[in-house]
Amino acid sequence: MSTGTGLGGATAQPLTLSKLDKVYSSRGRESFHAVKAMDLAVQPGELIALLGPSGCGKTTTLRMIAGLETVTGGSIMIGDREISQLPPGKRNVGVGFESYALYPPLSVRENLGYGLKARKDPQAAERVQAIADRLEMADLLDLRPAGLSSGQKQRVALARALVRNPPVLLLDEPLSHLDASARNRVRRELKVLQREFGYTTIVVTHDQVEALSLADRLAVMNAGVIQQFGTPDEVFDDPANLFVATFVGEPQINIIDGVLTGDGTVRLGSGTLPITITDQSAERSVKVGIRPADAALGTAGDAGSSDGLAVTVRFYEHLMEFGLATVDIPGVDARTVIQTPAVQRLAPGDQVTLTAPADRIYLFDPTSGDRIR
Ligand SMILES: Nc1ncnc2c1ncn2[C@@H]1O[C@H](COP(=O)(O)OP(=O)(O)OP(=O)(O)O)[C@@H](O)[C@H]1O
Repeated sequence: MSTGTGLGGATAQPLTLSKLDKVYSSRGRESFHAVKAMDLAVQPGELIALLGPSGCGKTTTLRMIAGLETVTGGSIMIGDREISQLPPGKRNVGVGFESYALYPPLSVRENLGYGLKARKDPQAAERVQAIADRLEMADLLDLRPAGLSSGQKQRVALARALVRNPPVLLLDEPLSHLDASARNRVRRELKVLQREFGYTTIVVTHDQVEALSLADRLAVMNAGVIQQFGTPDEVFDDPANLFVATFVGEPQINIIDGVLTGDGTVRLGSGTLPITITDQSAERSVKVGIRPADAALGTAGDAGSSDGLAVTVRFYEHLMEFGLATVDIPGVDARTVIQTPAVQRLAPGDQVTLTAPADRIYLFDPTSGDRIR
């Protein structure tokens, strides 16, 4: 790719994890199965966000790909090259990890150029300057690492990963120390650079907005296992199980104990809501998921209220662009949070009717957590 930016272009490569496994075993301590037979196929030039709770194995996965952690089993391929047994320097993987120390005696510019010098890259200086400009950190180039703030160090780590023009790029919480406005700008620039140069990328993040805005696809992980791998829309609109439904989405989805009636409705407390579902066998207990933004609260007597649940507002927060009403469904213990339009002001004690489109009511098996469709 000829770009005229002095950055050059990487050749996009697929990254394929097959049955990748990691068991940590340390003497005298119980072993820990951190990553369990993980399969993940990242397309050339695609950006994947790995999302999941603390301790689910995200960092371990990146460290195995980078060669900073041994692999217990399985394979890691870049294109048709198996890399899982190669030393880190031979893998051709760019790593933007916070813990990846900079050399203190060198300036930021020298740190960024270090790997390029070894490759005798004639455009090294130009590349360093171009990446620094793009990440809004040209003013840091002549400083030494010790004097940098954590947000500045993070940008340097990101720049260092990008400047080597790796076919595969691994980023662990790359923007977590930046303030909100810098984070938004650097996030956009990162996405632009990634698209432009076709780095096949995995980003680990806790931040859902970051994951949604950066990623072509999300891999949602729990306890060492990928629970769902799909586009942000697929994961949000069609969650595979209770874990994914609960983990993705802010404000969090409401999960309510209900009973599948077998006649096209689900019973919540003393009322019912219509659902679309093909599994219409006998009555059974289910977990019912309703996202706050999917439901509506109408005043009693509204058209269609016969399809709704009579509920009582317990608490109402007006958040300028929208409201959040916490309501009690009669016969249901858990409180339910519903997002309301800004113009709809509610107050504790209001009696309203909760409705939700039948195809936005998710049902889960209460034991396995699997989606019931
Ligand atoms: N060197 C190690 N020895 C033993 N257990 C480890 C080691 N490194 C990580 N673990 C354990 O493996 C599990 C996965 O850790 P990992 O850092 O991959 O999780 P994570 O999803 O990245 O979490 P976080 O978001 O908090 O960084 C954790 O339970 C952790 O305690």
